[in-house]
Amino acid sequence: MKHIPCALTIAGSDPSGGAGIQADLKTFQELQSYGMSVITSLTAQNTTGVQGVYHIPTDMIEQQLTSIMNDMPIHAFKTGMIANVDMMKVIEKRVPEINAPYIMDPVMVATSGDPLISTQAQQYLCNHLLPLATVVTPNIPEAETIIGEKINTEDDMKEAAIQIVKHYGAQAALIKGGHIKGDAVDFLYDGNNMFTFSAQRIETKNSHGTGCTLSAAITAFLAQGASFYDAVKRSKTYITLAIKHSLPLGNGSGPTNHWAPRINETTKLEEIKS
Ligand SMILES: Nc1ncnc2c1ncn2[C@@H]1O[C@H](COP(=O)(O)OP(=O)(O)OP(=O)(O)O)[C@@H](O)[C@H]1O
Ligand SMILES: Cc1ncc(CO)c(N)n1
Repeated sequence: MKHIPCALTIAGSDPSGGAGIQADLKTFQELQSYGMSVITSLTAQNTTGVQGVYHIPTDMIEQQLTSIMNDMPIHAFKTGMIANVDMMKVIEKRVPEINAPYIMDPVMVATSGDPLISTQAQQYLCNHLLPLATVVTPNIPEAETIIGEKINTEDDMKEAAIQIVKHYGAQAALIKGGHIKGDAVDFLYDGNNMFTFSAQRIETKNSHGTGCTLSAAITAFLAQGASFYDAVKRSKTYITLAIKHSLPLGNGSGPTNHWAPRINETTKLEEIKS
């Protein structure tokens, strides 16, 4: 039997299916990596916001990880919502043992503006988990929290990517431009080179779970052995098509469409117009 790429997500659950664990597993499935999940928190949320949160006890998070690690291959893994310091300590201990590319989506606030992790957890994430990441994928507000400076321009985004690699020790940083005016431009710095991934901005209110989906796609491609550059380039095309054909569901910010990249699988990033 040929190599079966196996991808793991350690994240929170979004019962409305647009973000968190559900977005990650849909992405893994679409991109043909075998998907596994460790659930850190159950949220009650939908397209309009977060109505409630229940944190899984830390020993149960560790048990979920142990069950997978004792039995299943893990070729790449990502983390999303890790709500508190105790949960982070469990993950910090296990990252070296998993010994696979680690994609960190430093989730702090939901698309709706609701906070998803505590302030102490933000600090712990920056000081303890960031140095373990193969690639970290902050949006602009998250990058501002990490470096403690405002980001207003594309040059500021590039500088933030460099700072995160040089000062915080992540191997690579992808700063996402979803929260800035103009085209949707993301910058990847891998310690040597700065790469630019640009797509036309799509006018839509349906952007629930875009960050989760992008980092899950990178995880799926890295599990298959893709290079950093290829993984990010293909993931950017995936998310751009998923946003362009996003689903008008719910009363708030609707979910992205995971079928669209399949239907448009030969589309080039430059060809996607709003
Ligand atoms: N309106 C848009 N049109 C095209 N691409 C977009 C748009 N909004 C976001 N993107 C792209 O989607 C990806 C995710 O970026 P974004 O900054 O939205 O992440 P995020 O804020 O972490 O997402 P989330 O809403 O899940 O928290 C990036 O590649 C970004 O450039
Ligand atoms: C569970 C969860 N993780 C991440 C996000 C960020 O979009 C969210 N809204 N919910």
